[in-house]
Amino acid sequence: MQSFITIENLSYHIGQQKIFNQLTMHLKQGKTYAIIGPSGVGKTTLLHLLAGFIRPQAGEVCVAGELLNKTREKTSFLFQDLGLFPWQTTYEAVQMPLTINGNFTRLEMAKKTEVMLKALDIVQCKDYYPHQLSGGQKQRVALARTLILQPDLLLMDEPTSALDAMTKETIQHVFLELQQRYRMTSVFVTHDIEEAVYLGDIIIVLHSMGRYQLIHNKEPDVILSRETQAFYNQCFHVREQLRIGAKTQ
Ligand SMILES: Nc1ncnc2c1ncn2[C@@H]1O[C@H](COP(=O)(O)OP(=O)(O)OP(=O)(O)O)[C@@H](O)[C@H]1O
Repeated sequence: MQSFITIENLSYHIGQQKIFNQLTMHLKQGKTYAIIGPSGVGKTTLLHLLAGFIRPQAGEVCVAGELLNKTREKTSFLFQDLGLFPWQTTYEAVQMPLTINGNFTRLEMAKKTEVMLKALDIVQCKDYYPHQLSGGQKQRVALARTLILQPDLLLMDEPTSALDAMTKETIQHVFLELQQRYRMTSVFVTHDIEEAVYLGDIIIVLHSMGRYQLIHNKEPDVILSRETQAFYNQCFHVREQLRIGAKTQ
């Protein structure tokens, strides 16, 4: 399978602090990548480089065969704080990317918005403002808004970190369903090893200076049941790799 994202010899520093030094990484189309690693190692920075929010000082990032030198329309980013505006209803928030895009008729916008509201199961709160929504509902609204332009690349920074355990599991399940439906390439940052194993096809264990390992999850149906021994074994394996990486820093 051809790489959808190619990072070649990328170096990035902030002032004197080197975050990445000649990082090379290839990510495949349609897969979900979970980035996990110690605090401050550069997980969010990597996500921002993939989004085109920041540019490396050396090396390059190519997405879908094109050199990335600015943000792309087909890349969507789900921010940690979700970025919902207090003055927008759910309906307005979900529709906003279509309005900004400007290439859709009123009827097309209405249809697409309805489809996303249904897909995320938030039709019943379409007239609510953010302060009237639960944490899980807010996450669904933000996801619907992120996906309405059908991105080929979805980037998410700690998408479930603010949620309670039950809501987190529900949102993780919603994400898996959306991934099945839209087949986009997804890259997300998490601190939660179980989440990385549950959602990721491939886990990027990031160590300092951009050293990393790729851990391929086994067959999805083996991993998908969290109660299986295979799932626990995989979590244990990821935890070990994090420990080994920390020791060799
Ligand atoms: N705007 C900035 N100015 C100065 N240093 C920064 C800035 N943004 C990030 N850094 C530094 O870059 C390094 C990587 O930051 P980044 O947020 O990517 O780490 P992270 O792995 O996502 O951390 P965490 O898990 O704590 O969120 C950190 O040491 C951080 O202090």
